Amino acid sequence: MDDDSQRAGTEPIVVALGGNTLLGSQGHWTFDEQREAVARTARQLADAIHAGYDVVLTHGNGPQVGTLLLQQDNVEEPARRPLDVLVAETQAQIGYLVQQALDNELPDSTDSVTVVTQVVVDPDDPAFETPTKPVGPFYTEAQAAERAFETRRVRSGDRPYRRVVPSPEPIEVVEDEEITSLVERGTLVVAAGGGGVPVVRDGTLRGVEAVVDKDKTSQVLAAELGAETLVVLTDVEFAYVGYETADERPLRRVSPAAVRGHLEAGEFGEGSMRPKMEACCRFVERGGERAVVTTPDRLLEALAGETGTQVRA
Ligand SMILES: NC(=O)OP(=O)(O)O
Repeated sequence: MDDDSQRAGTEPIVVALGGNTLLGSQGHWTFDEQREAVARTARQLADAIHAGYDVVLTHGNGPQVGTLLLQQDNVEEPARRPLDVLVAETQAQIGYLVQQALDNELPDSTDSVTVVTQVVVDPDDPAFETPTKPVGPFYTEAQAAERAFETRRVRSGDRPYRRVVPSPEPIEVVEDEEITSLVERGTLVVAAGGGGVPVVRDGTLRGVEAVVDKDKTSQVLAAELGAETLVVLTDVEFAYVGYETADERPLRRVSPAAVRGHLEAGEFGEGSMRPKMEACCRFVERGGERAVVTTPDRLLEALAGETGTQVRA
């Protein structure tokens, strides 16, 4: 696509970047390792962009915002920064790395742009009473017991605990029209990072302390942009039922109704595949053409319908 007139009216695809695309499969968090992981992801995304897809990127921030929150624990007023501000900081931090990697990978394209994105939530969402969103490092049981903040067991293994914070449902992306304008101009947009900065509308916009699930916000954004496809990139090529059991089976083409059945049966890991499948299901139930779960290196094949879990009506 060469000019704006050709782009106008095209339907973007929204691609949600999971933690492995930003930190590497081992979850290493040094900045050199993050730059390396993001550069690899940018190379994989470039193939889809060269193939003509208008891509809007979203991303998670659980490790990064959890680290910032830890740093804040010893900060007293008036210097303490609230969690919504920390989410905004991670949008800049991760958006910067992704933008730079994309600009280096696609030197002949329009520069990419990160949009600080607010997402409206309900101030009465019960999620504010029951923190569920895991952020930051993992802890042993003994370490978790010593923490002054709430933790929850989120996986098996030696370090199964993580800090949890409230995670209300996303209702609406505030900057959706601005993102649409940028996409129509042919700009590669990074938006709704970390699930968006949670805000409530009570006459004005006001930030609230929470971390919204990035897969859920990606679904809301994809619907608002009229995206044809929502892609969730993670570290497995497919979503599985019976994951890591003798009956493990990859889901290839699956209807939202079948996904609902699997969700009700307790399939898909809480805090990992479950929110991804929820988001995919909702996207198609609410009129989206298809939602896909796969790995970054299989993105192009998945867009061609050849691999990945393809949720379609
Ligand atoms: N905000 C969010 O969902 O981040 P992660 O995907 O990193 O948990």
